[in-house]
This record gives sequence, structure tokens and C-alpha cells, in this order.
Amino acid sequence: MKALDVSQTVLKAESQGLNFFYGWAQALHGLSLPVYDRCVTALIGPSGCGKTTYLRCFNRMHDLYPGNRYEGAVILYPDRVNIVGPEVDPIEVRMRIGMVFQKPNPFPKSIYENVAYGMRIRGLSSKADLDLVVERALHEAALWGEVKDRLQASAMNLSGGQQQRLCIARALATSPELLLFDEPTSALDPTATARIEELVTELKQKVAIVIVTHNMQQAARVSDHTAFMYEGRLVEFDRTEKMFTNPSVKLTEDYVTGRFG
Ligand SMILES: Nc1ncnc2c1ncn2[C@@H]1O[C@H](COP(=O)(O)OP(=O)(O)OP(=O)(O)O)[C@@H](O)[C@H]1O
Repeated sequence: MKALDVSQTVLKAESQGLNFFYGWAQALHGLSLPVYDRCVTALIGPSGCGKTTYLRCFNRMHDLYPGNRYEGAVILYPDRVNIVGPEVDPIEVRMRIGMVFQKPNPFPKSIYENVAYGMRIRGLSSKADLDLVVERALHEAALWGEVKDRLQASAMNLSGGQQQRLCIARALATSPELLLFDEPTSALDPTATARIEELVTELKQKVAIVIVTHNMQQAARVSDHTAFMYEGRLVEFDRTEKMFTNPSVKLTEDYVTGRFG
């Protein structure tokens, strides 16, 4: 575990008094939480505490369903745009903030097209430019060496771990500023998991990362900061090392030591 001096870090995003409602049911209650640039923030807490709901606010995933409602703000720096503000275009938000899901979900298309997709819908049509984007993103996702000779093959024939790295490449292709990972290794074996964890550690040199995980060891290994949530509320946020060795709140201690959850 690496201790970080929070005072040395730069804010990339921040939720401010964030409430979220699925119709009439309130799932998040006044969450205020920083996300530091070039750091990994882990979200932990028992099932149903709102980790995924919180993560999905960052790229406006909830907008896909009518009746969902945000209150408060999620500020993206340096331009201080409120991501959940009604005037903000969710598609533009999703270009700046990439998301990787629990189960690898490549499109039923070629490896190349999976990675090129985000830039194509952004209007990039030159084959030479798309080739560069695809190669860069596959390198960044540590997949280039394994697929460079079969870019036109179907993504569906890759292994689970390769598919997840392809999804990471797809997210990286638009050069996002923030990457969201929702339990990215829960469907993977230990070897594939270790590769994704290594990758997360490499990627944080360039982007801010928020990762939801049920695996306390994983949170301890990959994250710089940890937020513990309970029943839709933030209980504690601190440097990961502190959270796992000397948490300030008894509930956090009970959770990280496995007494419940
Ligand atoms: N689409 C939905 N409609 C209504 N309620 C929902 C919906 N999705 C989640 N919820 C509720 O919101 C609360 C938070 O759920 P969420 O999935 O964010 O928790 P979580 O901490 O990510 O759980 P897990 O660790 O099991 O994935 C729960 O009470 C859940 O039942």
C-alpha cells in the first residue's frame, strides 16, 4: 500500500451533497466525496449501499431510465462543469468519463471496431487517424501484443480477461479524464484479475480512476483513497492505508475487518 499526502493531490471531480432517486426511492443521501487526479479511489460497502448507483451518476447512466432524478452536484475539474446539471449533454459527459462494467461487454463486432467506436461517433472518419487511436488504446490496455495480428477478428472470440481489457481500450480510445470501474474483475479468474489490477495501477499515471469493489484486498492493493458507504450514505473517506489500518469510524472498522457485509 502506498500512502499519499492528500494535500499534494489535485481534484479531478467531486460530488457535492449528491442525492439520487429511483422514482420515489432515494438511493443516495447527500454524498460529498472528492476524486483526486492520477489516483485510484475505491468505493466499498455492503451490497445495496449505493456504490454502483453513485458510480453511474458520473457518466449519467441513470438518464437512460425515466423517473430517475439527481439533486446536488458532481463537479468535474478543471472547468468546474456540473456533470449532473440538466444543461449538460450526457453524450459529451460519456466522452470525458469512461466506464468499464462488471461483465466484459464487447460489441458483437471486430476488435478494431470495438475500439474505434467512440471516436467514430465523435466524427473521426480518417482510416489513418482511427488506426492510430486503436493502436494507442490497445497498447494502453496492455492488449496490443495479443491482438495486433487479428484486429478484424470478432471480439467475442477473445477470452474473458482479454474482453475486459478490450472494454478498457474502448473506454480509453476517447482519451477520458476519468475512468469508472464497476467491479471489473468479479467475472475473471485470478490471473486475469491480476492483469487488470496491474493495468489500473499503470493507467492512474494518466487518468483519475474510481473503482467499485467487494474485494477488500483489491481495494488495499490498487487504491490510494477509499470511501466506505453504508445505506446510501458516505461513512468515511480517507487514504486507503489509514482506512484499512486505523479507520476513524467503528462501522468502517467492522466492515473492513469482515465483521459484517
Ligand atoms: N434500477 C433500480 N431501480 C430501483 N432501485 C434500484 C435500482 N438499482 C438499484 N436500486 C436500489 O438502490 C440501492 C443501491 O443499489 P446499488 O446497486 O447502487 O448498490 P451497490 O452498493 O452497488 O450493491 P452491490 O454491491 O450489490 O452491487 C439498493 O437499495 C437497490 O435496491
